[in-house]
Amino acid sequence: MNMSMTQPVSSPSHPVVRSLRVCRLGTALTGTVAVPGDKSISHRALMFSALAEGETRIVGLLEGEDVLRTAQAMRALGARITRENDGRWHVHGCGLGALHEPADVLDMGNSGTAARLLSGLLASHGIMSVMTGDASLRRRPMKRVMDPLAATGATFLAREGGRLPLAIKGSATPAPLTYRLPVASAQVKSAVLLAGLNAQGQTQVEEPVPTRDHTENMLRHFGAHVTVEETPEGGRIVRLEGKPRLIARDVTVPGDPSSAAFVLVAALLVPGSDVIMTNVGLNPLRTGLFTTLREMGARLDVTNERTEGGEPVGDLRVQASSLQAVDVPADRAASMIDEYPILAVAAAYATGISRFRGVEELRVKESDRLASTVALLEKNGVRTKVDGNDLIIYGTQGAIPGGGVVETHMDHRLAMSASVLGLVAENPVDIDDTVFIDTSFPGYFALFNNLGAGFAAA
Ligand SMILES: O=C(O)C1=C[C@@H](OP(=O)(O)O)[C@@H](O)[C@H](O)C1
Ligand SMILES: C=C(OP(=O)(O)O)C(=O)O
Repeated sequence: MNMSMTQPVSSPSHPVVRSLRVCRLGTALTGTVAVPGDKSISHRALMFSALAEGETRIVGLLEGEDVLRTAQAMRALGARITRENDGRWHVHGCGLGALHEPADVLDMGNSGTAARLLSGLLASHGIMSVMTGDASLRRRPMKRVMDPLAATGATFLAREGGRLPLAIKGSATPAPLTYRLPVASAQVKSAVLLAGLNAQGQTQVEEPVPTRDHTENMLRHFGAHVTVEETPEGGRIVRLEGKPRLIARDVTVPGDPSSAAFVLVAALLVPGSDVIMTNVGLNPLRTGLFTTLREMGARLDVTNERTEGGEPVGDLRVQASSLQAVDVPADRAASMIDEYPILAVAAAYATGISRFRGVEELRVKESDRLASTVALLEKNGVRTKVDGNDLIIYGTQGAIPGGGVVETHMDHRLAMSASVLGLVAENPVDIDDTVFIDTSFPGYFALFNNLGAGFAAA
């Protein structure tokens, strides 16, 4: 048993807190596991099937809190959504343009993806809605979607600085948008494209740096006409023809590479480990971490590569490796944006000084992940420096002191990163709250226990 838990205690921002102490693991992680379904793809599967005509069956949907919020919201907007005992989800869509006005406030919990993508749909339907979220989501910027979406003819009313709660009076006759993304964000791109579904004519989004393209892939799967042009500068222009006939199509959700990242780094760092993860999504716009870890010297092999539901998937084998420092270029950030906290743990354990360039987007995630990742490492005896928008980490050559109390700030990725750090640190690591792991990785501790981590709670 390498961990102890306190009793749940109440807090003003969320009712249950689960703190945790993690001690160094003396044995290897071994075995074969399947990580839960991809969060990005799961949100989209529910939203797009809710707009389609007919019944969609979804296999492998992530049943994490964030995605369950999307399911709840799409029900409130008129879709019929059920879950079978075998884990399959069925969605009877209402048809494009036919979303119902929700009778109550839509609570998107902890999920930026749910809130931002839904804004695009709500802006382009002639209904009135109000959206809110938990204390973390209510701190996150919504102006990045409100600004482009206002040009559809929709009206937004938000708190100071464009924060939730947000009231949206959608446009019954939305204008199609042409927009160049000022930040590399798949959520903003998707919000604009989703607004374009119910607009007459062509919607166009230009992204200077390619971001995850699950929206484009899945809209095509449901019958929309979407084209992608690569620009000479390395960006992309995505064009969508408005008012497509969206027809229900079954969806298979691959394992989430962003969840696999935690198992992957743990297996690289814990001596003697040898782990296989089956059915992991390998979309090239999501695999920047794999590239980076290989540059550090990771033994990471992909087998059984295939395409499922329009997305590349494969099995990953990872073996404990001795890692060297890495210099991660800024133009790789979009393809591994959620993986920086766990990469920071790998860099802290590695030999040499690592630099993650251009990671300013980390400041607007569930927590300010630049600040919270720095605090995670510093409190556990690892030196760091923030240089403009770059994060520098001084590797400890396998000797992370540990002994710190980590504040996770309602951020699942911080909690999971801290737990992996605790498995390899010299002294026990205390984590203030692990509850938010359920937003993206239900069954996290049980899955690790199957590999031999010995966590006491799940
Ligand atoms: O489109 C998506 O599903 C996501 C896009 C990313 O956010 P940004 O678009 O804000 O970079 C990522 O951080 C998030 O976890 C999921
Ligand atoms: C940033 C994340 O998600 P979201 O923006 O959907 O809250 C994440 O899962 O790391």
